[in-house]
Order: sequence, then C-alpha cells, then structure tokens
Amino acid sequence: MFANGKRTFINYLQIGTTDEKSLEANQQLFVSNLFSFIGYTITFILALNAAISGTSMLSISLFFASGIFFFCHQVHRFPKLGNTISISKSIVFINLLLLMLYLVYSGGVSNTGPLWIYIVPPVAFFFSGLRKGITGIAVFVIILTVMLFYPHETLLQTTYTLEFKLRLMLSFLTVTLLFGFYEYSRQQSYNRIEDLSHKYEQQAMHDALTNLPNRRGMRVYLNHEYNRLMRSKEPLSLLICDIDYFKQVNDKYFHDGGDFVLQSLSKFFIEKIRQQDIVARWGGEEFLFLLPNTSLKDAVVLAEKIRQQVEDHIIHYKHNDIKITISMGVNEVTPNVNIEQAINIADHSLYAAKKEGRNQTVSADTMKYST
Ligand SMILES: Nc1nc2c(ncn2[C@@H]2O[C@H](COP(=O)(O)OP(=O)(O)OP(=O)(O)O)[C@@H](O)[C@H]2O)c(=O)[nH]1
Repeated sequence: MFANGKRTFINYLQIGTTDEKSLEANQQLFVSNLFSFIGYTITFILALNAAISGTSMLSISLFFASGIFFFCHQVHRFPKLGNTISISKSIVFINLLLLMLYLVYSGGVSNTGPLWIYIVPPVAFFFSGLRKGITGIAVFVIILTVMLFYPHETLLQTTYTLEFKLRLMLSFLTVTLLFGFYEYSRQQSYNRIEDLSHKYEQQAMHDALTNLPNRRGMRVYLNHEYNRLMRSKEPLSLLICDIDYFKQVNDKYFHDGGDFVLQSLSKFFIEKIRQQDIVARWGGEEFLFLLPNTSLKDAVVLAEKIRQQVEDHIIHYKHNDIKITISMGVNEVTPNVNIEQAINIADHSLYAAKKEGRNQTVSADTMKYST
C-alpha cells in the first residue's frame, strides 16, 4: 500500500519525462515538477491560513500563485506547446519572484513574509545556472532595495525597522554568495566530469598505438555510412588491408620495430585517403578503409594505388630501411547485404589475395587486378 502510494507519487512527479529525452533533461523535469508541487502545496496552505486570518488580499495572491505553480506542473502534459521544461522553469521563477516581492510589500502574516525570500537563490541557480541566476537575483535585489528603502516606505504596505531591513538584505546577500559559490563548484565539477567522459569515450573509440579509430570507433562510422547509403543510394566501398609477413618484421626488428611500422603505415594511409574516407585499425596488422561515394571500380583503383605506393615506400627505423608489402580485399556495400556481410565478403577477397601470393588486390567480383 505504502509502496503503491510512493510509486503513484513518483509517477506524478515524472509527468513529461520520456525515453527519448536525455537523462539530464528528465532529471531537470523531475526536479522542476517537484518544485512546482512543493510550490503549489505550500502556497495553497498559506493561502488557506491567510484566508482564515482574514487577510483576503494576501490569500487571493497566494491562491493565484498556487494556481500558477500547478499550471507549471501540468504544462508537461501538453508537449505540443514546445519546450515545456523551459516554459515551466521561466514561469515558476517569475511567479516565485513576484510572490516574494508581494510578501515583502505586504509583510505577509504577522510581518513574517520576508522570511521566504531565501528560497530565491537556490531556485535561481538551479533553474538558470550561475550567470542567468545571478542576473535574476540582481534584478530581484534592486527591486527589493528600492521597495525597502524608498523614502517614507511609500512602496510598502507595512513597516519594517531599519535594523530588520539592513539585516534582511545582508543575510540574503550572504545566502546568495554561498549558493553562488556552491553552484560555481558544482558547475566546475560537472565540466570536469564531462571533459573526462569525452576523453575516455575518445580513448575507447581509438587505437592507442596508431591513434586511428579502432573496431568500436569504426562501427559508428560504418553504421552512419550504411544508413546514408540506404537513404541516398550513393556507392559505398570497403577496403580491407593486411600487412604481408608482418611476423617477420617483428622477428627481425622486435616488437618495438613492428609497432613503429604500424604507426608509420597508419600515417601513410591517412595522407593517401580523401577527407571523407576513414581508415581504422581493424585488427593486429589489419586495416579497414571506408570509402563513401566510391564505386567498386574506383575503390579497386585506390587500393592498387595505395598498394603500389606502400611497396615503393621505405620506412626508416633506427638506421634500418624497412620495406613491406600489403594485400587488399575490396568490396562495394549494397543495400541488399548488411554491413557485417559486406565486411566478410571484403575479408574473403583479402584471403584470396593472400592465397594468390600476397602484395596484390582482389575485388569482391573475384577479378584479380594486379600481381
Ligand atoms: N609489433 C606488433 N605486432 C603485432 C601487433 N598486433 C599483431 N602483431 C603481430 O602481427 C603478426 C601477424 O602474424 P600472422 O598472422 O602470422 O601474419 P603475417 O606474418 O603478417 O603473415 P600473412 O598475414 O599471412 O602475410 C603476429 O606476429 C602478431 O604478433 C602489434 O600491435 N604490434
């Protein structure tokens, strides 16, 4: 029973949250709903209290404010209105400021109205962030100062002692400063976490040795280009490349020498491809090229060009001149096969190139293009 009530209440506070929205947006919505809920509940109780005390103007104002807070919660039921989080946050904040100003102006019940103004700084910073929050609070402080210190209290319906007014302003500014500092530290931590998460995401998508995208990173590009192919029907080709007898490079120049060859070959590939092409380290000494807007025929021409240039290229490593060759398998991706099948077909072509004697390109249409 209690658990059911709790679930219903949480569901009520989750009005407007959807799976399509980001976690952060849903969290903001939840807190905004919670704030609206607290806002309309408390103002409603205060309104009743004011009505019982006979302060009808205050009671009407509080009922009105309560209604607006309630609207801010319910507005998320109407997504057609647009960005309901932004609408709700703005209205809640303006409503709160006006209500606080009215409480100071009227004195509220037994002149205790000004005690509520300390709600303003946390709400301002939560809803608007540091900069906009400070601006909102500055506007509030200016209006408040004018109201409180205007000669002969013309702008007040009640009277406060000068001591009270000075202490109210001073304590309000202190609370603002503390919340501002808290918000600043929170934002700094958030930015740091976001930078770190971006950095780790990049690391997870890239190969540490060559700095090329790794399998995981390449999958993102592959899916993106495959989806584009399905929409635009523009040609898309894959080229899979493997270094020949790489084990011998490792045996002769040790693992560091092998690593150096992988690094310089990666740089070499980057120089040879167009800006829209992607090359990834697909395995140990295997590279996968993704060539958008490229037909099978053009991909074979490019593969042959690269293969030839690698053959002619000399890698200088610790006074050694290292020469390597590569084998290539080429395939064009078509809408009737999925990306995995397309890679497999390119892999089979590579296997055929190896079997035929290496240092050559084999196209998926099984034609051999060079020796
Ligand atoms: N230095 C270095 N070597 C690697 C790395 N990843 C894989 N290798 C080596 O690459 C070699 C691949 O050897 P094989 O699969 O026998 O292939 P291969 O010698 O290139 O012969 P073929 O591919 O048949 O032409 C192995 O010795 C692996 O240890 C790496 O990151 N650095």
